[in-house]
Amino acid sequence: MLEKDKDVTKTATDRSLNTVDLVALGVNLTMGVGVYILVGEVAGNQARPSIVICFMVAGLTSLLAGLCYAELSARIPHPGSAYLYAYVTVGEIWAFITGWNLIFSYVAGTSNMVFAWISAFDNMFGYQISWALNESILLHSPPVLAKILGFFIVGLVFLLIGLLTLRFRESMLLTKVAMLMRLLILSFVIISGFIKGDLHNWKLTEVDYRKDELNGASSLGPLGSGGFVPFGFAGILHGSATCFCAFIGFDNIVSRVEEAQNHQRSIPMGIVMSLLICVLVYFGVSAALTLRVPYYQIRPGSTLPEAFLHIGWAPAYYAVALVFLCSLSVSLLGYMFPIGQLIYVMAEDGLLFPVLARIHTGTYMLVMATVIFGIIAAIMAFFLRLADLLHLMSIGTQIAYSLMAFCVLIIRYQPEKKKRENEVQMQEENEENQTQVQKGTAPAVEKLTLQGLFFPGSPTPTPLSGRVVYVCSSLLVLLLTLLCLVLAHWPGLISGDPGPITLVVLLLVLITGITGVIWRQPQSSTTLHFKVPALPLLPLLSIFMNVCLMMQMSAVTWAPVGVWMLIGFVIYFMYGIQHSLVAQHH
Ligand SMILES: NC(=[NH2+])NCCC[C@H](N)C(=O)O
Repeated sequence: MLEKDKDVTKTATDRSLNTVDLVALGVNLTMGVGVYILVGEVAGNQARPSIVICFMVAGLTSLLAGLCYAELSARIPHPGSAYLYAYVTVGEIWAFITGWNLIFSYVAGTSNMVFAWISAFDNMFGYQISWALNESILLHSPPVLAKILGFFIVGLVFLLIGLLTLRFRESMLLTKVAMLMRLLILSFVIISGFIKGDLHNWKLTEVDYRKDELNGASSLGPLGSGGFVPFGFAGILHGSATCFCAFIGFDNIVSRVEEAQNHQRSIPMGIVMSLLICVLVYFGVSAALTLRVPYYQIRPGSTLPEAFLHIGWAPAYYAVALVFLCSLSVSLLGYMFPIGQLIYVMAEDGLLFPVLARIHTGTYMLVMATVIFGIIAAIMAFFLRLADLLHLMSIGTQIAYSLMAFCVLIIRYQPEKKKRENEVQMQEENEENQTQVQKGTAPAVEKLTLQGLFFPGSPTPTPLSGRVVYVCSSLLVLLLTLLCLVLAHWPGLISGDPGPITLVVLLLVLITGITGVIWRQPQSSTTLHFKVPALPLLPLLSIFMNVCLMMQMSAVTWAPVGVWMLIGFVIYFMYGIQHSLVAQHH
């Protein structure tokens, strides 16, 4: 990372990406396979027609995080994305946690692709592949072998694509063509859905259900309470948590900051525009699907293409399925590169084993890394349900998003000088200050008073006001997490139990008070083209929404994350902490 600081300034000719290119890059990675597999899962199993609200909630959560990324990329214009921002703002261990979680998110993403690829391919050939594997090749072996063989074949394909993509960066032309193809096919899905759709499908009742049952519709899902929100608020919350992963991907934009023309303006524009495009398209696609097919008939899997079979448009089915399979490959292009880059940067910084840094240059390492991550992805796809896989992909990113919102709070309230220096110097300076304070030789040490919390003397940030914000923000993260926990897991709250309600009120009072303290502190006045508005509220709202969505996930989802984090901490404390740049500097 330090080395990268040296070649800060790129020449104007290196900066070739304009806002449209950035939007294309963002949309390409964001609008991946998610929309094809998610819609079926959420509309068929969780929120039903209210999936449209879920996409709004998930989109808003991502937009808030996007704004935080935009400000951080304006302040720290280097390609390391969230990992680097955490490194510079809150220090090495948090950077490690961010990077490690993001790697996990990408691996889980690859798992989802394995899953999607198998089901789409199989579905397209009328389940003949799994049938042939089961009936002819593996006639006398247990069915699980067919599944294993399927994963093996897909694994090989992935390996090939992975090798190619780690070598070559995506071309801008290919990216734009892929984006247009996707938008075209999804617009087709939306328009046909609205033409063939029936508003009645958003108001289904018991009578419709019974009628469909009598008409011989096979395997109907549960009706719930019928109508637009058949599974209530809980369904919407759960659905939003699942839909969240459809919006992951704008970090692709910030990681290209060094290639962007006028990055202070184009990066925020790129992030906001690509997210808005995705919100619109996802809203349209989910509305179209739920208007066209009664929700209890929607089956997860290749839902979007299958919806065309439902209305007898076979050619459209093949067209959509084909574009889906192609977009899988292009999405993989977008996955493999960031994984490689992240591992490379972390290894360069001494947080991961140096041999991993050769991932960019050595073919052997490249093969090894792809094989290892491919195997982890395939194992996860094999053992977990689709909904859990989708959640797994989200958790790693939500942890990173929450941290980024925290970083915006911290960095905005720090004294000018410190921000320009890198992490190592920041830490050294802190230590120096501490020894000075201990020895009693510090210049004029500011005193913390109760009045000073609400009426700080200086109009610009001071080390003390910076520290106050640091402590208050950390407290707020804790309190917000507690609040989300109580809201998500205490059923007594709905029945009006005084215990939990008192707790919630108490938490809200504390949160408001501490937010007030942060709000009163002086902010840095650095001129940037883009800053997150309404500080400290927006970053706090971002943390709250991310944590709320994380709380929707089950123990099955948290368990693999826990294992992954445990492995991460072992690596960090046994290796990284002694070999990192900070350690070498001392
Ligand atoms: N870092 C990641 N996990 N990226 C996965 C992006 C998934 C993408 N939003 C999709 O809907 O397919």
